[in-house]
Amino acid sequence: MPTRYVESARLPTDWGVFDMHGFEDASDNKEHVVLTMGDVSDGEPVLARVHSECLTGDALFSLRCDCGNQLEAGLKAISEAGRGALFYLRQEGRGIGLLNKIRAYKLQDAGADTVEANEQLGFGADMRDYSILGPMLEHLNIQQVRLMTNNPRKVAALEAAGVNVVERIPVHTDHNPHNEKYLKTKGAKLGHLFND
Ligand SMILES: Nc1nc2c(ncn2[C@@H]2O[C@H](COP(=O)(O)OP(=O)(O)OP(=O)(O)O)[C@@H](O)[C@H]2O)c(=O)[nH]1
Ligand SMILES: [Zn+2]
Repeated sequence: MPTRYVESARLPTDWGVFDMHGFEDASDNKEHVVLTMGDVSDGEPVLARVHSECLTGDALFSLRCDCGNQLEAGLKAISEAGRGALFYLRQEGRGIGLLNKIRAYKLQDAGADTVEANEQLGFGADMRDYSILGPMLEHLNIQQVRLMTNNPRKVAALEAAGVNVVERIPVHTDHNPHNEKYLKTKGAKLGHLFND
């Protein structure tokens, strides 16, 4: 199997102490982590978020997207529930990588939307592969989830991995003048479901 569980350790955060579990995908040498809190292996539905890496939004305070807010909200919700799992997948730029995301941002600065920019670079609109989730879920013995997402493809990916998605919990998005077009394109072209 190309996915290998490597090690776990404590990760204290502003929202409490998580257990961090590291995995390696030998097919592309990517390193992924899951942060869990409480006992997630008891078969009961687990409050979960599958988060796609966004260096600019998660770590560099970018207002072009809503990733940083969603990462924080996910960890906060899990800590309030006292139990849950956040999968941090290294799928930067919806799978095209950081440098190609910068190329896409340059095209967006010139007027393209997020999907058109990907296509102009020769990529599909969303190149993310969720197959890594299967072995991670199996290792943690997670069988049922309450999934925090607006993206129906993530629900389908978990179901394809053999997990029962008992509920989809919409995630709130923070609007600002810089991410308005990005959010609109997600709803209009990428199938995200928005309540707000
Ligand atoms: N190619 C590309 N990727 C982007 C862009 N903006 C954000 N991303 C990436 O998009 C991913 C986040 O995906 P989103 O489509 O915003 O949201 P989601 O994860 O599908 O859905 P939620 O679970 O509802 O948050 C991260 O990997 C970001 O790096 C962009 O303009 N172009
Ligand atoms: Zn982002």
